[in-house]
Amino acid sequence: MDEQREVQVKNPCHRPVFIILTAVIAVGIIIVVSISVVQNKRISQKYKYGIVLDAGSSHTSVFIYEWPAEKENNTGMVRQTHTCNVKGKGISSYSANPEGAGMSLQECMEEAKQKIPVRRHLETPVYLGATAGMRLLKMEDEDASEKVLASVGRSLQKYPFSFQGARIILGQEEGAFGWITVNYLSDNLRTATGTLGALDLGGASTQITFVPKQEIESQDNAIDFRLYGNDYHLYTHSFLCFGKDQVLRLSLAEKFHSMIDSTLLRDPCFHTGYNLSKKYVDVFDTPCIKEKSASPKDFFHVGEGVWVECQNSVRKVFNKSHCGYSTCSFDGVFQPSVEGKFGAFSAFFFVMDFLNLTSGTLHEAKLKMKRYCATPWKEIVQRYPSIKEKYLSEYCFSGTYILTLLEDGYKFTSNNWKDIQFIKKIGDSDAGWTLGYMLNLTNMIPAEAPDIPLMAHGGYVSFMVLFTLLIFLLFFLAFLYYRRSTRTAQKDII
Ligand SMILES: Nc1ncnc2c1ncn2[C@@H]1O[C@H](COP(=O)(O)OP(=O)(O)O)[C@@H](O)[C@H]1O
Ligand SMILES: [Ca+2]
Repeated sequence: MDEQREVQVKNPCHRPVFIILTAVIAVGIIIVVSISVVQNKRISQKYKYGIVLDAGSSHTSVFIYEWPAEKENNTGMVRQTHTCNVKGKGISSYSANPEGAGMSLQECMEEAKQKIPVRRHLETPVYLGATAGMRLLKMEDEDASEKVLASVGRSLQKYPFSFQGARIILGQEEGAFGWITVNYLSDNLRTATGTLGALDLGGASTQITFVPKQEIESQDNAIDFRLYGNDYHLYTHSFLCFGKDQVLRLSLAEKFHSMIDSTLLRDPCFHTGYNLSKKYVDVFDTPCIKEKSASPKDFFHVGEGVWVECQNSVRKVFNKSHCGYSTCSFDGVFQPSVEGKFGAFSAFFFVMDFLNLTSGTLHEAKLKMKRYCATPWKEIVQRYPSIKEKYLSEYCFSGTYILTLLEDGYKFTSNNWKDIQFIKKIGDSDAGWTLGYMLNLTNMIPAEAPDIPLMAHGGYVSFMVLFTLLIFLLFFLAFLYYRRSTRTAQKDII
């Protein structure tokens, strides 16, 4: 009897140390499981969607964006999942047939219906923003521009999405939202580690936006944002008529003035051997050209391929005669000195990428341009059989315009040339104003920094690993202790 009692007393399970150890292990397991459940609850991904139509002067693109429903206010969460290029020209070309503008969007909108899950259709916002092509049409014929906007609005309302409006966006919005897009995608806004300036070149306008060191002397060029708890004081300007298609017309019109034979336009910005009959109206039919020259209906556009002369002719487009501020870019527009790195997108990228000028020095770019412009048209066509002839014929002019705009217009130099990065996309998403526009209208970038989560992901993982190791260690110690106690008990019995 006495022996039995002694065994019972020595049973290690009844020792306080063992009980405490078991309790600690149990609490540990409960904590690990609870944290795992709480931490991973948010991971069940439900996506939300948004559609933005970029109605540019040359064409319309439809962008679909998606983001995890529960992480709306975390930066870097929205990404572009699909793009559709609307067939045909931009909506401003439908001034004589406004209904056609709405109809042109149908194919891409049907595609959007397929790409977005049906259960999300009703809550998916759709925005259409029209840029410089429609700004010009409004200047020329306000009634026609309203009819075109009404037509695209009616067409977009027919889809099961949540239509939020079709409007002509301001040049300042185009510049500022392009800046937001590139900085959102580069994760510069949340981290506040410096920003990227934005350079956008379209067919009818061009935008420059950056955070300057100097004071902004004209209020029209200043925009303030408070994003994730940081204040940004931006300089932005949109030059209407300085997109590459309009500048080509301005430059051709300028050449008309000095022509001896009014049916023959000799052009140093086009390749030798290029000779095409063009219509006078195709040059002059734009509100960007005030002085309409009395020329015949048609003319021959004949290439000469001389880069230096081409650049001289392009320089004539920039009016530097007046400046009411301490410094100007051109056309009397205030501009502080360019500052920091820049992302140059849209036609800046298309043209510079084609010409292989996205890297290298400014000097090298000029040498390459000289060589490229001097290449005969026949050779160019043979070298690039898959590229549309209209684009192909204009790269010498467009490349020259880009170099001149950046150097003579915005005052980039050979020293800071390397600060310009020619980009098309950042990650999956195109650089352009559309993403910034949607982020702004859906309030997806909060003014103040969102609450910091209980634990950063890295910290959470380290915590879980360490805690699990600790539990294993405790188990192991408990096991050793149990074994030792049992042996002692057995010895005592013997
Ligand atoms: N692959 C390409 N090569 C050269 N230019 C291009 C290419 N794709 C598009 N573009 C040009 O990019 C410009 C885009 O301008 P767009 O956005 O339509 O006008 P805007 O922004 O002035 O309203 C147009 O001049 C168009 O011709
Ligand atoms: Ca554009």
